[in-house]
Amino acid sequence: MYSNKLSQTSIMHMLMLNYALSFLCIFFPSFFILKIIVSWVYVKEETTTLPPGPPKWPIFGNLLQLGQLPHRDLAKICDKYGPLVYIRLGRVDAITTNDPDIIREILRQQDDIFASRPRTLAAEHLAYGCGDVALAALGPKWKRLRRICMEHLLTTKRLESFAGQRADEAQHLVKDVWAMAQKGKVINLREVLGAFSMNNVTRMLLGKQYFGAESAGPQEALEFMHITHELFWLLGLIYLGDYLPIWRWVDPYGCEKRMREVEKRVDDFHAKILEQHRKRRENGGVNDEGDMDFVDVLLSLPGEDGKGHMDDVEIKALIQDMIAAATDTSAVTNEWAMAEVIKHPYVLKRAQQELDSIVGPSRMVQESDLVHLNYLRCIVRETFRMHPAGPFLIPHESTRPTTINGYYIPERTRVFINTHGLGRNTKIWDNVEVFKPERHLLADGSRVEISHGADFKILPFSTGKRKCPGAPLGVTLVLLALARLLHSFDWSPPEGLRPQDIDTSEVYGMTMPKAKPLFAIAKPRLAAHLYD
Ligand code: HEM
Repeated sequence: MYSNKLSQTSIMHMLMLNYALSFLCIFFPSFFILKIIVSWVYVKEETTTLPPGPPKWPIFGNLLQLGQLPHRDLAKICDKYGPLVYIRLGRVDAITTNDPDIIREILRQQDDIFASRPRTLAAEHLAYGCGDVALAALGPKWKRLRRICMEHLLTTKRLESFAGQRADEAQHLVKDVWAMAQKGKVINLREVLGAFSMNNVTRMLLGKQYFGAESAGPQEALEFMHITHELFWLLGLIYLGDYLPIWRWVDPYGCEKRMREVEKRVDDFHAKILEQHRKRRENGGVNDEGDMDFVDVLLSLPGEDGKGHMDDVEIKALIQDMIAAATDTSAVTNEWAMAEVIKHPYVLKRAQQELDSIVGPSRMVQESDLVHLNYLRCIVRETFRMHPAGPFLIPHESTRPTTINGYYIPERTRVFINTHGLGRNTKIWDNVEVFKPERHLLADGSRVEISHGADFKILPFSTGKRKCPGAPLGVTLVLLALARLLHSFDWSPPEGLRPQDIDTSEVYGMTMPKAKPLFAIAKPRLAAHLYD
């Protein structure tokens, strides 16, 4: 019986041990697996939570929520879901913001991750397969071309060497306006400011003036203007084929066909420019640095990997970039500034008082005066706040996954930094719709800087790796044209229009011009001989 009891007890023990062992064998691995799954899910959830954003449609995502003025649509979305918003454009992940702290995080703290560019169809066709500076993805090629820009084209020394040409063009500008004013004509400011920017840029880049007395020939000038306008339009387009590949099969508006046509015409134009420059060099027309325009400089540089010369495609892409980046940006900014000044007569008076006290009535404004014209500098800063040349900078793209404010941002996310929305963000600016240059004056009277400050409240030239390398030239072109026009003339709207009636609505594009060209009446205010 005892042995029976013993064997019963030992059987029970054995069973218990068995249970315990099975429990341990099953529970512990399951526990660990469960733990791993839970922590994986938890971590994944924590790091894959996208920033908040509006509801999305299947396939289209948020594309249908963008209208004619996408910068305004996205600013509204930021007000509702911001400061950092995730949107989906067809198959493309995108974020947008109009908040200074988020912008600082993207362009400063995480510049390494966000300094690339998306490969759009327009960039592929119109920027030599993204083989330029402005639209190229981050990488050794972009780095090399950007270095060429900084070390050979846009150096302080080289820009100074073109100061005489800029003064010439500023004089052409006032002379043209003066001649029209003498005939009682209304001035088309878009036209004269466009010619001023274009001439400055083409003289510096190509050694040619396309508008005015020494014009390179009406046919070539017309061709040049036509191509550049087409190019800007196509580059600014939000082309659905970039977001919905199926759209490319249909291409109902023939956009890609137009891109290919413009690509060919642009290339022919640049090929001709290169040929003319090569001939001039062969004929001994370039003797010293003073004779060299940008094309000459590029033709004289060694190529990659020990090659004697830079590739033609690289030269064409760089020249194309400079034309696109430099002309429209400064012309559009000047037209906006003039529109706001004429719309606010007290601003015109105050700017003229400053010009009269610093320059006086017996000479024209020179570049050396520009640093002393603090109120004028405030006008330009205020213009950039309300009407930044590019409403989204040039879109950036992330090169690897990251997080911002704890939100997950996938690799290859497109980034729309809404500078238009930043300048009208009511959390950082008062009376956002009022043009008020005084807001930028500094309490201690020191010089007002036009590019961004440490507070990231305006960002006309961006910051970080992709910041505009032409900012000093851009600022000079804008200040010089404005200073000359405000010093030399009194301005008023065309007859029948009150200053407050001047229309300040915009159209969207790579740059953001006034919807309608600005017309105004100019009355000379200096002695006649100064205009000649
Ligand atoms: C008022 C005049 C100008 C304004 C407002 C302006 C503004 C800008 C802006 C906002 C960007 C994009 C930055 C980004 O994506 O983060 C840019 C890029 C660029 N700008 Fe300007 N710009 C002006 C004049 C110029 C001039 C005169 C040149 C050269 C002659 C120039 C050359 C470039 C180039 C090459 C880039 C591309 C940089 C890169 O992607 O690495 N810009 N500019």
